[in-house]
Amino acid sequence: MVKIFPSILAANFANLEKDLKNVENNVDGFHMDIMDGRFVPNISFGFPVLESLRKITNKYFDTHLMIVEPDNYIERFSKVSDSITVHYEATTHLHRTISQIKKFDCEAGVSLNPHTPVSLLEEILPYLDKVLIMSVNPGFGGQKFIETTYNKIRKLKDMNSNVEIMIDGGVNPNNIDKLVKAGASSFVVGSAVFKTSDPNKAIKEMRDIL
Ligand SMILES: O=C(CO)[C@H](O)[C@H](O)COP(=O)(O)O
Ligand SMILES: [Co+2]
Repeated sequence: MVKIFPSILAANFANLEKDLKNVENNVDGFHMDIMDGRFVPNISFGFPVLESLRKITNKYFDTHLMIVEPDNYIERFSKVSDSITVHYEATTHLHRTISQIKKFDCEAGVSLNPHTPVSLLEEILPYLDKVLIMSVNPGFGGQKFIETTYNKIRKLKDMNSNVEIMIDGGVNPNNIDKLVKAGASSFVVGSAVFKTSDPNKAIKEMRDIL
């Protein structure tokens, strides 16, 4: 069963509650893009937004930390998240970081920038719930999907793990089918949901393709 997680980065920040409530019955959860202006060249939002949204929906919160030194913030994010994903490139002691996420009762994921090979995950894979493959350079929504992602998914599949493979960046009705065939099962979708005139129709269209 394919899962769809709209990224609130593409929603209307002047009325997040309305945008989330509008689609919440048709989605598997919401993706939260946390950017610090250091790991990525952009700043998005942080604890006050997550803590406010946690009060208005019980849906799964999939928190994507695009920040340096994520260990300093895991305990606080764990209180408002169901899953926490850190970047391979931002983490020195990845096994320790993943253990911390689990200790605070969250699912744990590692995200890879487009240039980072999946082979680097070999030793950490048994400890992960998900791998988040970035199909754009992290930092901004609305970017063009990077085509080499398909091959990267196949390579991760070949590593014989049951880990959930989630794709983030430029996912839309034109590429979701091919991504599923390559082996991905979860999708972050920002612009192709919230920047359309009918977000629920966009979600249905993607589910109908599969
Ligand atoms: O992590 C991200 C960017 O760093 C976002 O989750 C991603 O870009 C989703 O937005 P879109 O579907 O518009 O590409
Ligand atoms: Co993201």
